[in-house]
Amino acid sequence: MSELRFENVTVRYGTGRRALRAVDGVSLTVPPGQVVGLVGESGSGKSTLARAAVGLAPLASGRVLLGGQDVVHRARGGGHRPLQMVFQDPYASLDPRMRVGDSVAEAIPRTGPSDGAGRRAEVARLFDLVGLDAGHALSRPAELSGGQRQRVALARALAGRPSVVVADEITSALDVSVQGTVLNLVRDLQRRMHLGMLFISHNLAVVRYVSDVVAVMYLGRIVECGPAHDVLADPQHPYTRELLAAAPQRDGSAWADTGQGEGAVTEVDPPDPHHVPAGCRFHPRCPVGPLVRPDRAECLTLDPTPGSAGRVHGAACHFAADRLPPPGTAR
Ligand SMILES: Nc1ncnc2c1ncn2[C@@H]1O[C@H](COP(=O)(O)OP(=O)(O)OP(=O)(O)O)[C@@H](O)[C@H]1O
Repeated sequence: MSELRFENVTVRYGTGRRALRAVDGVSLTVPPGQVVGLVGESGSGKSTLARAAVGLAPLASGRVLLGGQDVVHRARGGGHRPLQMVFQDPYASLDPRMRVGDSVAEAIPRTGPSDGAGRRAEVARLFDLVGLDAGHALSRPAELSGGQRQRVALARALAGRPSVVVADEITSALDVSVQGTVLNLVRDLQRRMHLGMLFISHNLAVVRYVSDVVAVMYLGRIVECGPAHDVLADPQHPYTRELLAAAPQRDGSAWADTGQGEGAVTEVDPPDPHHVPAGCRFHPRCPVGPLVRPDRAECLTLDPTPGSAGRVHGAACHFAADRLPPPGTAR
């Protein structure tokens, strides 16, 4: 059982005037066997943080630790791979020319079964685990549905016998009708195998369904973090409140990501990571900040420190403790 920990992680892209910090000093912990849901609108840096975890985005500073060991310096031998990533588009992560059974077999570590029969049995076990008919092993990715391909991608990830899985928008590219089934499968596997998971989604209903801890990201920062129930039922950061107000309410299609239901805050004036505002980076959009409360001048100059990186509920807002009134009522 390993804990995944981001310590003050910064990722920069570009140079000179085009330089931006996609992730800006993020600390976040994924406790063993728990799901940390990461939400935030497009461009907030969620994918970059995920990629940083598996070494696909270069760290400008900070560290990513798995079980206390720096992931960058972990031996990349043929042993089991304790940190695995599953992407939004399973097509992109599967070789189109390979039979999917071979793709999964390829991901079995060298410390696993080495003879043909043993490896075939392991592939069959993994297919069974993700609810795929063994007959599909001979198919190419193009012959499968999107949901089946995502199951193959999951089987590949599980072949490494991970203790932590980073899942980046793994249901959002799927047909609405299969999103719920794949999500249920992932949650079921996570519980049965006691996997730690960093689960990224812009869909709050999905995050609500799977997460033990919720972290909210805005312009490269975690602005609120804590136990899922606390963050979602009693949000402290005005941005979280706006996200929640904009999210579709729970109904029969609670998981369905139809691309609708993104509300005002996510449409108006999207933040530009090339020009991060001084002070609190949310202040130009804050419904309870200096725009409407001129007395709250510290928001213009003081960068609020993140309140929490894990299980304690906290928010990076100078007035979080003030029990801010809901958006729209503060005037
Ligand atoms: N390879 C790259 N080079 C330059 N800028 C990048 C690169 N990847 C991401 N960015 C920028 O970094 C910021 C964060 O992007 P990122 O994809 O991490 O956000 P996100 O929250 O995952 O959004 P989405 O949900 O749209 O993927 C964005 O402004 C994006 O344009």
